[in-house]
Amino acid sequence: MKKVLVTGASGQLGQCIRKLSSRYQEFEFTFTTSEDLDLTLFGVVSAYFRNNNFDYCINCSAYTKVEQAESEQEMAYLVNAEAVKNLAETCCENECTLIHFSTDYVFDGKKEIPYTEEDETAPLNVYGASKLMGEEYIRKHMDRYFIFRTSWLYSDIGHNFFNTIRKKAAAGETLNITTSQKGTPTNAYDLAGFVLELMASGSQKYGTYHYSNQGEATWYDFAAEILALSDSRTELKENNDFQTIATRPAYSVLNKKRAEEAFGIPILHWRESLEKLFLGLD
Ligand SMILES: NC(=O)C1=CN([C@@H]2O[C@H](COP(=O)(O)OP(=O)(O)OC[C@H]3O[C@@H](n4cnc5c(N)ncnc54)[C@H](O)[C@@H]3O)[C@@H](O)[C@H]2O)C=CC1
Repeated sequence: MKKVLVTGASGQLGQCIRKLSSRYQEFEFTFTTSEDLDLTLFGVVSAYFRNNNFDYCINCSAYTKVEQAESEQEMAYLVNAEAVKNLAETCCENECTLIHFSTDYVFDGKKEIPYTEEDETAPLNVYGASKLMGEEYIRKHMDRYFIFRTSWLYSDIGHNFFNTIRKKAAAGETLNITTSQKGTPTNAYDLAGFVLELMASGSQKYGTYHYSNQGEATWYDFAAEILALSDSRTELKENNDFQTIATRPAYSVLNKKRAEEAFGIPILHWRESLEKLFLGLD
């Protein structure tokens, strides 16, 4: 039986993978959190891998606070770059395939059509730059890796836009949501299912890929759809002057053609996937 380590398992994506993992009896899963296995500690990571023969590592750990990253640069780079380097070196040494996640924020958002994997990266904020450095360490140190750049992850788990809108709507708060960024909301269960299917297929089409749901939206569109599906009467206003500490790309829709062709796993439109979540389906 193949052994799979899921790191950062208490995060949003990690929990989605844990939920879906019971469908994959052909794998033996181990889930670790930052308390069990702190990926910033090379010696600890290296010893842990030597003592366990993992075939795959799905790395769900990251420093994901985009706003705070601007003032906590060291921490962002430690987790998103140095820890990823530790993992890449260790996976390589132990012949373990690494599945890792990156972000649409590696791009500057100046394009007007979906970004491909070949497009030039130019992150606008610390989070994006630190994630890009993590990607680069993997490409430098490893051959057997899958990097999935994804965007706007949401689910019913943890702190994310979907849960925030639902909570505010339930409290009857008026919502002021930005129309100035366009991207694609991605149901974290879809991404979790996608990588589990990929692993089950035994694919060796290693490399860097884009994965989000299909279609495009502004945060306003996304909020409007969440409210509509919630039957909420909460007032929703367009905010064209949304101020943030970290600069975000105005356009960060990802082109998924490479992943679709390589793995043949269907990708849902974001509206369809959002509806699925409302129906309680993962
Ligand atoms: N949330 C989003 O909107 C997006 C996320 N991504 C990427 O997707 C992946 C999954 O994101 P989420 O699940 O939403 O993140 P999350 O913030 O919910 O989970 C990250 C997990 O990493 C753990 N972690 C932090 N430092 C660690 C360390 N030193 N050692 C071990 N674990 C540590 C945290 O405890 C947390 O459980 C990440 O790589 C993220 O950068 C990409 C684009 C958008």
